[in-house]
Amino acid sequence: MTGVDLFVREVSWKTGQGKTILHPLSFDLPAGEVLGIAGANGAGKSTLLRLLYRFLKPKTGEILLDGTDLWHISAREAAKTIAAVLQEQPTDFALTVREIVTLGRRPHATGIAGAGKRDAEIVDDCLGKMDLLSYAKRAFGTLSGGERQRVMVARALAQEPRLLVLDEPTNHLDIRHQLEIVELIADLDITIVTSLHDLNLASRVCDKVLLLHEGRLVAQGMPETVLTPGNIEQAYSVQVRLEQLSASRERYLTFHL
Ligand SMILES: Nc1ncnc2c1ncn2[C@@H]1O[C@H](COP(=O)(O)OP(=O)(O)OP(=O)(O)O)[C@@H](O)[C@H]1O
Repeated sequence: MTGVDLFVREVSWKTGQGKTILHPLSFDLPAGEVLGIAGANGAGKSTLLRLLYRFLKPKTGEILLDGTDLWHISAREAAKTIAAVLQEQPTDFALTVREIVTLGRRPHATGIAGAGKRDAEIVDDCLGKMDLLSYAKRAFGTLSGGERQRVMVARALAQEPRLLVLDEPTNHLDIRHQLEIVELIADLDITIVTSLHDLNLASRVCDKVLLLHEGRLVAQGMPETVLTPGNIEQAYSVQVRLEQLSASRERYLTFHL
């Protein structure tokens, strides 16, 4: 499975009352790259993600996947191409973990005999990737917040998307599972757009970062050119110090009021 080329041109969004939440912005993301969306609470990150997984329709502009407008493909084709892991989690508390992950296969249902075996293999593979094989028979409602988050990522992977949209995927996760998900994101060769609050993590995992402030683009490009003290101070109203870890020589940002 390969990623899609994503082109976003002059896309904006307003509420029904006419309040602009996202001012026109443009960016490109070549197939297989990871884009991080950063910005303070209320900056417009989730709104931009909702436009990308076709939950909201842009008021202006267009979103092209491999050159085709996202709104010119069928809902089924969109569901095969794009998977999203959101902050809101399903309320199917009685379903087992395996049943929830199997829901990810729904857009691919063909009715062809034998398809079930391949679906089961994909589901097993995704459960394994997210460290969930021993949870397969547990009811979703009995899981912790972090375990539920991993189930939602496994379901999205089972969809075999070419564009994966993640809203704060490391929320609820302990350090080990945060690192695992970051490594998984870096390893997948599909196109990924993710919002991330942890800017040091964003620097490590993203090919590009887009920084938003009050619904406007502050900067976009490689993490080291976007996540500068000046840009972060503008977007988050905090003092920023850029340091270098002596062992790895990695950039490390610290924040102060
Ligand atoms: N349908 C809507 N009606 C009114 N206001 C909205 C609507 N959707 C979003 N907003 C507002 O737009 C702003 C951006 O919201 P959004 O959820 O995109 O922010 P965010 O950057 O994801 O924030 P957070 O980091 O807190 O999740 C917020 O002030 C939010 O209240």
